[in-house]
Amino acid sequence: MNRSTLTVPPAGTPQPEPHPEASVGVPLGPHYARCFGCGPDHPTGLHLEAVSHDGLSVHAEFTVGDLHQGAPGLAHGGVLATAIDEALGMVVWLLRKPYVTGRLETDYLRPVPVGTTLLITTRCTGVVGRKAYLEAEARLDAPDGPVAVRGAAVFVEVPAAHFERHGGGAGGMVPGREVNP
Ligand SMILES: CCCCCCCCCCCCCCCC(=O)SCCNC(=O)CCNC(=O)[C@H](O)C(C)(C)COP(=O)(O)OP(=O)(O)OC[C@H]1O[C@@H](n2cnc3c(N)ncnc32)[C@H](O)[C@@H]1OP(=O)(O)O
Repeated sequence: MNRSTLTVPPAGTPQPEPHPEASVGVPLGPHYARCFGCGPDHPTGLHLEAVSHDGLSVHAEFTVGDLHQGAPGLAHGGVLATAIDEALGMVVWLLRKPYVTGRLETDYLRPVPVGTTLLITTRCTGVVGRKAYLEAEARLDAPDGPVAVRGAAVFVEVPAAHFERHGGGAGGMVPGREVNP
């Protein structure tokens, strides 16, 4: 992957510790029912489902459907980036602090046909101040299937007020926009 230095933790950054209340070994569920990435109530969303086994990484699945095409029969690259972004967001959600994507890098290694189930693994590689460094890998149809997409990102911690100020709702403060723990 052509990694920029921006998504690599500085040398000497210690391994992050999982949050003691991180959900481990159970389905993570959606953070928001209408989220395009994970929300079950989104009519055309990706409906990502995920689990974490260690509180610092996530295994997510996304099946590419007709609504996700770019070229005929193939997933749109932006949709794949969205799936990666969502699975990265699930990792920082485990850290129990609000984060947003600051920078997202993607490398597309193989076409992804409609009907493929992508197995996406994401992990946190370091936390420095407000920045969480993350990486991702998406494989075709099996945990040892060919790698189709790699990703790397910096997420930036924000105050909860970020969502209220810019989106008009956070943490159940607006009816119909309840956020799951
Ligand atoms: C409790 C209630 C919660 C309720 C709700 C929960 C919802 C849980 C959401 C989950 C969602 C999941 C889905 C996927 C995740 C999205 O898709 S999030 C949506 C997409 N992202 C956005 O909308 C972010 C838009 N950008 C921004 O708001 C602002 O630019 C940012 C990212 C917050 C940064 O602004 P800022 O707070 O002014 O911070 P700033 O001082 O500029 O930067 C802080 C540090 O980050 C670094 N940084 C900033 N931007 C970048 C960048 N692009 N590249 C590299 N480094 C950067 C800076 O260099 C700086 O580093 P240091 O100087 O500390 O070393």
